[in-house]
Amino acid sequence: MMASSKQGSKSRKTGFSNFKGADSTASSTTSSSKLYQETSIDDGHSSPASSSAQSKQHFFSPDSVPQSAQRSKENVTVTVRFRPLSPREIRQGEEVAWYADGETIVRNEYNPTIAYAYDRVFGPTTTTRNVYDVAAHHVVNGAMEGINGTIFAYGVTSSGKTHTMHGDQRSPGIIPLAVKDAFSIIQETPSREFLLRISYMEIYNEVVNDLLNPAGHNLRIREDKQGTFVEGIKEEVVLSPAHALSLIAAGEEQRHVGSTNYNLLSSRSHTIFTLTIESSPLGNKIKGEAVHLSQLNLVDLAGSESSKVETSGLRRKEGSYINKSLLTLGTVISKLTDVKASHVPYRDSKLTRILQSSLSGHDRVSLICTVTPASSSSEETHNTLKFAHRAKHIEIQAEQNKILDEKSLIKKYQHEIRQLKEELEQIKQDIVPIPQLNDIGTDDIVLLKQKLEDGQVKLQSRLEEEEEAKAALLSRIQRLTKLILVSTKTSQTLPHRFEPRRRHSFGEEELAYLPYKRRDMMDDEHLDLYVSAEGNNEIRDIAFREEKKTRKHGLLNWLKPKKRDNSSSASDQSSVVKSNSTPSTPQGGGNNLHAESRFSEGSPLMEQFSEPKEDREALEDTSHEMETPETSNKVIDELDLLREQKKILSEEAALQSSSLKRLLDEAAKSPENEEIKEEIKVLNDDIKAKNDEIATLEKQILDFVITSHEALDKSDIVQALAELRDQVNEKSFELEVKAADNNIIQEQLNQKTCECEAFQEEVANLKQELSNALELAQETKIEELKQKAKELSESKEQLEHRNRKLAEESSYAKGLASAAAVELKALSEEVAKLMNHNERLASELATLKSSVPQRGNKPGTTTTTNARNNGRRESLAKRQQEQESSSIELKRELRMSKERERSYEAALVDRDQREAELVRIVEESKQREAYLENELASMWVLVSKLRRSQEGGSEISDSVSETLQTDRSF
Ligand SMILES: Nc1ncnc2c1ncn2[C@@H]1O[C@H](COP(=O)(O)OP(=O)(O)OP(=O)(O)O)[C@@H](O)[C@H]1O
Repeated sequence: MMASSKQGSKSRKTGFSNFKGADSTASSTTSSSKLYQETSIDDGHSSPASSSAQSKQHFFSPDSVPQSAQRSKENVTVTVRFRPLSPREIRQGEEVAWYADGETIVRNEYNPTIAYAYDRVFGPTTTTRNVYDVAAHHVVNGAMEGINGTIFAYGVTSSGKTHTMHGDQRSPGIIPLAVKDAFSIIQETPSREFLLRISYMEIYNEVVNDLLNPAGHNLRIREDKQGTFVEGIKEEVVLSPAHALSLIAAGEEQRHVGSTNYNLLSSRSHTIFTLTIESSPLGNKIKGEAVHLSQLNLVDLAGSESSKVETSGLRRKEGSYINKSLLTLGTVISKLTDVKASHVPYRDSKLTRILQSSLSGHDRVSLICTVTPASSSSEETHNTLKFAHRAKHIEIQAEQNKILDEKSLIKKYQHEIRQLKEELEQIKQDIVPIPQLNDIGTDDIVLLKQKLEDGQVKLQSRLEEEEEAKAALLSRIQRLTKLILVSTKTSQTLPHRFEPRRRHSFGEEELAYLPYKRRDMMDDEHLDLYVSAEGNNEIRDIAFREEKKTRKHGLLNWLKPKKRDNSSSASDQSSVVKSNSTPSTPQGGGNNLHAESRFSEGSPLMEQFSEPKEDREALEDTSHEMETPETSNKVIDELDLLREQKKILSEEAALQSSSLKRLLDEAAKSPENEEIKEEIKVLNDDIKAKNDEIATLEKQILDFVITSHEALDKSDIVQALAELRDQVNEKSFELEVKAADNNIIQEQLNQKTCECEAFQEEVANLKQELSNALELAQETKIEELKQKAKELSESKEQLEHRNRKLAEESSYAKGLASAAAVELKALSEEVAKLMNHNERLASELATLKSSVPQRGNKPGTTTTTNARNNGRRESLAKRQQEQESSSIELKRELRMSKERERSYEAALVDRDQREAELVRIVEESKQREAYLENELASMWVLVSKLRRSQEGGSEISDSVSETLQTDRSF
């Protein structure tokens, strides 16, 4: 209380004019106030509220240029919303740290020089409706005109994001208000048709989950020319705000929510609700005009939080993912506002990746920053305010999206509806007019009735066969038509459209369909509207079938728009659904009459009853005008009652029969189960009793018919006859419709058969071409292989030749080596001999030298001895000299022969090496030869297979091509 009054006084104290003054003083003191000066003045003019008002004026007016089409640059709309202090915060004595100073400023309580300016600041007492009008309405409007739009709620945990985006029963949030607004705009735009579809996803711990489809878990984000998208996300076509909101409510149940220290129901994931809007000019008014396609993203971000406060491991983990992705969002926004930044890290988080195109300036964007005034969160609030301020600088250039017809779902549906309607028209035109029977006698009537009953069985079986096909055709038209939304004002201003149109008007009460109010609270009308393109066809079909049952002349009237109230009330529809929930309850006696009133095809009675169309209509009119006598009414009522009873019994018997079948199946599975046996017995008895009753009733009806004829006067009979004739007309019409359907189906079948034959022929041609190609490929391959084999055998021969030469050289070298060895041996022996001889001579010489002085002692003999000795010495010296020279000669020869030996040895080593090399080459060529031989052999196998394949068809040729592939890879 204290806090809010304080807040209030602050707001009163300072207005927009004050703010300007504050700005001039504050701007010189702090950097933040400087920012405030930058943003405040210009932004005042581009109030989103005023822009939305303008765009509303121009909305889809064909002769005015929509505001969006001007493609002017604009900035992201940034607003700040304060929530009040929570009771807990008040209890804890929290103070207000930040407050709304006027309509555009947020100011710090403790340091008033810190202030930020935004497009709008909402105080704690502002309603969400007010926030919507300022921050969201223009985005929704733009989206309905074909301009993509994104609205974010950003803020710390427990600051009021979910309160703002989803709201509650008392105060609906941006999402329900936007949905409602979208449908209001459709109402206000009678010149266009719309198709709305929604998707709803969450990003939890960096995993994208589909909230409309529990099976859609961990979806991938893909990219194409149009931008990023979530692969496999479910899209539901929506028909009313209640329908959309019920889907959102169901999706909300799937969202990850958990209790934290700050918030009992804290969102643990970011959610993105997307409304895809397609619109085109109504009917064929403006032929060839492109369809507008746009997306409105409503994003409820998870709140940033401090990891310190959470103790639980799971919450901490969630918190870290949340903070990381919000940090990336902050970085992306910083980069987008930084002209120098070259790379924007969209890919760093799933959130920024999914919202890439919105953030990069192609969407109209509104950022609603929710903040708490509490002093304990002052720092976090300050960060939010800085983030918001940065975002304010992002420039956007949103444009209207137009797409070509073939890509648009609405055009596809319209086209299909047109085609189906044409088919129906065709069927209607083909109906043979039934001439009227003027005067029929009483006897004739009994006879006619008898004949009618005779023909009935035959006709009924045919009708039943065709019933389903027909119902499918009609239900598809109805279903498709209902998916396309138009203003209910259309019926007054535009030419008549006979198909049922969505004429749903809605008010605030529909906004009660919020997360807290589930689908079980939907009334019948909403249940009727709860259909989708794929998922809920069943409900629609059942409702449709019931509708058919409910109407006395259902099919005929359905096809006769001029006689129907084109804008049948929603309560009609609700009754349809009600009947759906209680199928065995009689809903009027119309349809049961047909069992007794059908003509057989080609019956002469048919011709008798036939009348010109105009006469028939005249009769219808007169019979409507004619006052039925009381007795006649009574008889007919009683007859109806009997028939109704019979019908109920038949339905119950059918139901019991199906239960019986199920029980019999169960009994077959567990034959010892006595309980089942007992049940079967009871059911059998029941069915028998019912059949008896049915037989009795049939008899009663017959008796009644016969006796009643006597009681009825002629006018009664005419009346009854008129009714019968109506039914006959109806049935014959149905029959014609079904016959036409059959013809169409038959034609389609024939067409398909022709197509099939053409395909088969094509397949045969292709097979032939394939086998030819294979044969050709085979022959080329064989030629290639032959050539290769030839080359290889040539190279083999060359190698062998070289090998032989080398072997010869080798043996020659061996011979040389052995001759050298022999010579060497002889030389070394001679050297040894010479050396021995030399030694001997040396020893002789030594002996001679030692004997010379002893002999010199005897005179007379000395001279002769000396002379003899001298001669001997000379000859010895000479011999020694000769021996020395021959020894030198021998040594030289020995050296040379050693050198030769060495060179021979080197030659031998070289030869061995070459020999080894040659052996290796020979081995290799042998291996290649073996491989080639193998290959040749397999080629021959292939050739033979091919030959067989040509005879045996494609299967073998496939295997051959497979083998060929393997060969190639080998
Ligand atoms: N403007 C407001 N007026 C009144 N009550 C509010 C307002 N904003 C938020 N609250 C209340 O504050 C509480 C927290 O709000 P909410 O759950 O919307 O916060 P949040 O930002 O979505 O939190 P989280 O990020 O944890 O999901 C709720 O009880 C809500 O009703």
